[in-house]
Parts: sequence; structure tokens; C-alpha cells
Amino acid sequence: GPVSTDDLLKAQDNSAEWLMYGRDYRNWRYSPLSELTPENVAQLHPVWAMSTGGQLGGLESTPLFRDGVLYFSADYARVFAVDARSGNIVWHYEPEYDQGLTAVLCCGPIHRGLAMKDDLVYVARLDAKLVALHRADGKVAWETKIDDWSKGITTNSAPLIVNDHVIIGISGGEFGARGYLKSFNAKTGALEWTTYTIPAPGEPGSDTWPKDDSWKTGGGPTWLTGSYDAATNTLYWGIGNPAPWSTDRIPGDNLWTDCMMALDPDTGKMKWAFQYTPNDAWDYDGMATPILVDLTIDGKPVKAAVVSNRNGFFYAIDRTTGKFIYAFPLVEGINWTSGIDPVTGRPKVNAEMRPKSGGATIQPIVPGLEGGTNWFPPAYDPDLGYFFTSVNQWGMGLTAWEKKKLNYKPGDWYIGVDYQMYRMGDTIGHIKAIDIANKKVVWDVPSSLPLFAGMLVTKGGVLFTGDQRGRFLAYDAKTGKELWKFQTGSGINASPITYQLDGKQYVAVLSGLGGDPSFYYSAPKGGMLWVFAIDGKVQEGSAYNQQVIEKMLPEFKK
Ligand SMILES: O=C(O)c1cc(C(=O)O)c2c(n1)C(=O)C(=O)c1cc(C(=O)O)[nH]c1-2
Ligand SMILES: [Ca+2]
Repeated sequence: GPVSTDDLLKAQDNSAEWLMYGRDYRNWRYSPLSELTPENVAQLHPVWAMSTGGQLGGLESTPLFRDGVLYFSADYARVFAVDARSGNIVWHYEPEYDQGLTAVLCCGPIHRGLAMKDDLVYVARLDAKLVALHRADGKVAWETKIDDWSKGITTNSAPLIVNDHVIIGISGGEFGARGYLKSFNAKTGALEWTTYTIPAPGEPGSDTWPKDDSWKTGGGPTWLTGSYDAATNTLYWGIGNPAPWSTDRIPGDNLWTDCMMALDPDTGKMKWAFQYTPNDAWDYDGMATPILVDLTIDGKPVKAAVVSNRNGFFYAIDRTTGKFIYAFPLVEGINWTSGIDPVTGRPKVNAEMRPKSGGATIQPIVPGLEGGTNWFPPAYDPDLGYFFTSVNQWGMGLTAWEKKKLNYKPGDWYIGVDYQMYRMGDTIGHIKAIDIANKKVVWDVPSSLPLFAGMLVTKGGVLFTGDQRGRFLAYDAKTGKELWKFQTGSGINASPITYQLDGKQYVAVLSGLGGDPSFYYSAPKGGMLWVFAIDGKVQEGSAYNQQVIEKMLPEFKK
């Protein structure tokens, strides 16, 4: 039936379904299902699979599940609704784009997911259009322009729905966009509010920018989905890097770039922000989705928002005040800072690691611009108190251009540096389990290639994720012991979900190399949805149902 506000507020208790990007407003990606356990998960086998076809542009999405139907976005923001009993496509939405769009996508034609409310499914297309589709048949209910993509402002994340607000952020930090969040009315598509992340002169934080026009092209994109705490009616959103990257051109802290921001979802008004990386010269976007957890740290109960940051550190922030609680490094050899002030959370920057415009190449800088962690969603297990994320151990070289070489032009790259990522040894990826209350990593599983897949953890005690070799993996959440793996055929850069249908627990994941990992090595591309269960009936259904074979050969008539 229709997805109500109450359904979304109680998504964490709906063990059978998956109604929003991070499963619930806290973005835990923790399922209360417990049929699958460390004892039986090795019996998982595929029950059906389908190809998303098209141009294989890379899949980064988290599927949604409601009323027996899986809804997910593939590359190019193509949307599929698939009957989970048969594997048959119910409907399919294929956006058409103007020529030239791909030149303004920093990281390929990837897409991260959808939102649902009432009888509609929402998708932010890559060309900065927000579209509401009827859940029953995929027909367009309304469509509205978020921005002009030719200026380098694009959208690829899942919207967040709070009451009747469809809240969406933008990409464009590498194109000199001035970042913002917008809220549209869920029923009509009317614009409700816009909140810019870079203050105009006179607004709070504007004194952290030079007294020129640089704020207009200052970055601060909002390219991942946020979180929401209904108890205080507060939205939490991660804000990306300043533009250009050669920030000796824009001296000052460049608020509110690289921040966790708290806002009122009804008005868009900012409540507070906490900045991770002032005057960031390393593309350390602070866009990570805040994960909302209530626990006891140092003997004190806290309502925290935690993130694993691009800049290499894990942070806990008091989500009622925006005050720093703690940070500790998740990668080794961090050298852009000599440490984080234990009271204020402000990093002490190593000046020699900051490239100078027209100056020498600085290398290796750790972590490299891909982070520490990047966009891939973590998971939180409330029984163990563990936060699970992938972390990548790599470095980079940066050469900042001479000042006169870089001029802002709408739709052109506006970073002002040349960069090179480096492998610092034989191992790049690590899956880490972090005991948040005790501020420590409790287990760490290395992987030779970088890891860019999301996490799913279940009440049954199983952690699911994927790797760039195409393996879908299950671990014991408590110990990190590998329990099961399955080769999906292409790199996994998406996030698994689990759901229950007719009393049985299923696990689903999209497979298809894309996003930034596809720039660094050449594993085969793909585009598949895989669905697994134990003792599950293998379904015959697939994309090859009547609806998609209607362009068959004409029948010969005598
Ligand atoms: O500043 C931005 O607006 C922006 C956007 C995106 C994006 O839209 O995916 C990425 C990045 N930055 C980025 O810095 C980055 O490392 C990155 C990796 C990926 C990916 O999909 O693998 N996207 C992005
Ligand atoms: Ca960026």
C-alpha cells in the first residue's frame, strides 16, 4: 500500500521491507531479520538474477523493497521495478539526456538510489531533474528542474523524504558549483526551500571567504543522502569539498565546506555545522552520511552522529549541539595533519602537505583524494555497538597550477590541480569494525584492491558487502571471519539489502564496476541484480518476460 510518513518514521521496525536508502532515518543499514546466521549463511545460493542492460555505466544503488516489488536505479538513473516473486520487470523508466551531459559527470554515469512516499517513487536524474513516478506503472506523475546541468550541477543520490519534503543535494564540487540543498513538495514537485552551503557576503560564515566573488564558485556540494532525527526535527547532511582544490587561492576556513550540517527540514534553516577539514586542499569532501547512534562514551550517555571521513579519521559529534566528541585515525600514515585537537576537533594542518599554486608536486599525501572512506555507506549493529565500513589505504601526488592558468567557466572542471593516486603497498582495501563507545577498531580484513561497496548487517549476526573482484561476501559481524562468497561477474560498487518475502529472508545486491574505481583498473564492466536465499526456490523469471520481448520477430502469416 501507500508509504505513509509513519511508515518512514518506523522503517527500522519493518523487518520485511526496505523503504529508504539507509533503511531507516538513522542510516543504520541494520536489518532485524535473523533467518541467516553465521551457521547457515554458507548455504546461500542465487535464486534469480537480471541484467540491467544498457551501456554498463556502473551501479552504486541501494534497492528499495515494498509490497513484493524491488525498486532500484541502475546507471544513468534508469529505474526498474521488478516483481521479487518472479523476477519479472513490472516497469522500467529510461531517462533521455541531452548531448554533452557525460562531460559534466565527475565520476561517470553512476546512480545511488530512489525514495518512496505514498504511491510515488522519486528519482533525481543525472541532468538535475527530479521526477516522481507512479509506483504502480512507472508513469511520470510530475517532473521538475533542480538546476541547469550545463553549469556542472548534476544529481545522482537518493532523495531523503521527511513528511512531504523531498530533499535533494547536488554534485558539482569539481565544477565550481555553489552547493545547496533543495526541498520539493512530495505531492506537487513545487520548490519549498533552497539552502546554500556557501554563505553570501554578510551571512554566517562569509568572513571565512576572501572579499571577492569566490563564494559564488566555492563548492560545498551535498552529493550523498542525509539522516533525520524526528525527536528534534533535525536533518543531518554531509557537505563536500571547496572549489577549486588549490585553496591557497581562497584563504580562510571556507565554511561550510567539509562540514556536518544540521538543518530544520521544514524551512531549510541551518542549526549548526561542524567542520572537519578547513581550507581543504585535498578533495576530502565531508559528504559522508551521518549515522545517528545513542550510546555511552566515557561514562556519559550521548546522542551522537558518527562518520568515517574522507580525510582518514572516524568522528563522533554530539548531534544535539554540533560539539566534537572524539576522532581517531582509520588509516595509517596520515600526513596532511599532525593531529586533531581533542577539545575543538580542529586539525593541525602540516603546511608542507598543502600544494602551492605554481609550486612543486607534493607527494605522497595520505590519504589520497579518494579517502580514507568515500561515498559507500557503512552499517551499524546496535547489538554489538559496531560500525562497519570499508577504508582504503592509499596516497596521492598533487600539483597545483599557476594561478593564471585556472579560470572559472560554467561546465568546465574547476579544480586547478593535477593529481595522481598511488598504491602504498600490496593492500589497499580494509573492512573495519569499529567499536564506537570504546573508540577502537575491533577487527580488520584486508583486500588487495580498493573497496567501494556498502555494508549491510543483520540481527542474525552476518555482515554483507562486496569487493572489486566481483565477490559478494558474508562475514561474521562479531569476528570478521569470512563465511561465504559468490562471484557476481563484475566489481561490486553498490550496497546490499535484505528483505523477507513469503516468510523467507532474501539478500539482494547490484553488481557492475563504475564510479571512481573504474578509473584505476580495468576489471570487466557489468550490470546485474543478484538475489540470494537459503533453500530458496530458483525462480525462472527474468528480464526476458513478455514486456521486454515485445520487439520480437514478426510472426509468419500464410
Ligand atoms: O565534489 C563533488 O561534487 C563530487 C561528486 C561525486 C559524485 O557525484 O559522485 C564524487 C566526488 N565529488 C568525489 O570527490 C569522489 O571521490 C567521488 C567518487 C565517486 C564514485 O561514485 O565512485 N563519486 C565521487
Ligand atoms: Ca569532490
